[in-house]
Amino acid sequence: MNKHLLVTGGAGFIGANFILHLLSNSDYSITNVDSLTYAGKYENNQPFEKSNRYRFIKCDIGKFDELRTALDQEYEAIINFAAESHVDRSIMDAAPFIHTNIKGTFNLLQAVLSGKARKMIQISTDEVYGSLEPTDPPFIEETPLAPNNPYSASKASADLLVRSYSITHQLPLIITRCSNNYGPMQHTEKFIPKIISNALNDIDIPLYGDGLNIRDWIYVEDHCRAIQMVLEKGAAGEVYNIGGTEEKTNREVIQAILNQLGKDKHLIKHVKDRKGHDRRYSMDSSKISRELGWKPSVSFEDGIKKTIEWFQLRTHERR
Ligand SMILES: NC(=O)c1ccc[n+]([C@@H]2O[C@H](COP(=O)([O-])OP(=O)(O)OC[C@H]3O[C@@H](n4cnc5c(N)ncnc54)[C@H](O)[C@@H]3O)[C@@H](O)[C@H]2O)c1
Ligand SMILES: Cc1cn([C@H]2C[C@H](O)[C@@H](COP(=O)(O)OP(=O)(O)O[C@H]3O[C@H](CO)[C@@H](O)[C@H](O)[C@H]3O)O2)c(=O)[nH]c1=O
Repeated sequence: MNKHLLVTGGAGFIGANFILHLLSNSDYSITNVDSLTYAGKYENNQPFEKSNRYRFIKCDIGKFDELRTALDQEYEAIINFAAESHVDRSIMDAAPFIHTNIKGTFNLLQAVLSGKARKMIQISTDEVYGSLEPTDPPFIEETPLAPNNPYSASKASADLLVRSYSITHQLPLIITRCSNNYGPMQHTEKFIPKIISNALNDIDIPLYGDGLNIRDWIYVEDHCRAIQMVLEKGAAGEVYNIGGTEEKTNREVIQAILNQLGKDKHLIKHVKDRKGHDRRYSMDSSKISRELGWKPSVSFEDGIKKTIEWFQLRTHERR
């Protein structure tokens, strides 16, 4: 009998890519629970909605009464993608971040504690480590948590809850912390899809501050492969960093996309900086590489080409 996973947030960017990846690269059955916020799109699940290994349950993980409807069996694992994920929104209003990212994770941990899942993978972020100076070494799993915005603070809080349940209740819980993802199905509020979508429509592209902030970009499919490896081979109680090894300034990212699209840089519009804007993220992925044999396989250049193609196709289909 194939094993059943509970995936949360599977109507969002990475969750939907992960379900697509697993349905093609494993024989797991998947229950996707998602409350379909502004970020969760029904159309992201259309490629597999009719699969007999897939079901969808609309529910808010921050409300245990709703979550209970999905806990009708014992799952092999919970993989928790569900989150409020956008830093700028957390600066405007942190309340939904506390609800979903902290209370939601707590409810899922309670589900594991009550025997509804054999293990859980918490999908976390490099942002929990804070910000690096240009010459600092990359984040390692032992780097102290130092979140600087309400989003990253809520994710760090969730990580600490996971750690505590792992130690206190001896539950098989694993945390993955990944760098900036890009690829198909990402919401256009995020930097790379915003650049592509604005450039395709000849709309100004807002660049925060001096544009020299650095992110470590990873193509979403590489992240999904890493999570599958952690699910199948990861050790209980461990943290695994996942990075793309593609550090770029925001200016470089815009320029690369404008070049690919043959658009002029006059579209770039310098705007006021983000409050508390982290300067640089960089991940050391040597642990997952050494212990589980993962490494990124898609270069930034190829990943951007695939992402642009996906957005162009989507724009074309909508016409
Ligand atoms: N995008 C990145 O670059 C990145 C990098 C590292 C880690 N992460 C983490 O990966 C996860 C997924 O990120 P993403 O970019 O796909 O996010 P996303 O915003 O695209 O998707 C989040 C999904 O969660 C759902 N959701 C939100 N609140 C919910 C609730 N209360 N109950 C049930 N579902 C709810 C939304 O409807 C949406 O489908 C998040 O936990 C994020 O912190 C993201
Ligand atoms: C939306 C937007 C962003 N930016 C800048 C801010 C950042 O330095 C960089 C990337 O911004 P964002 O796409 O919002 O991503 P960032 O804040 O790094 O956070 C992302 O990456 C994190 C992992 O590092 C994830 O945990 C978050 O969920 C995800 O949203 O681009 C701009 O200059 N202009 C913009 O319009």
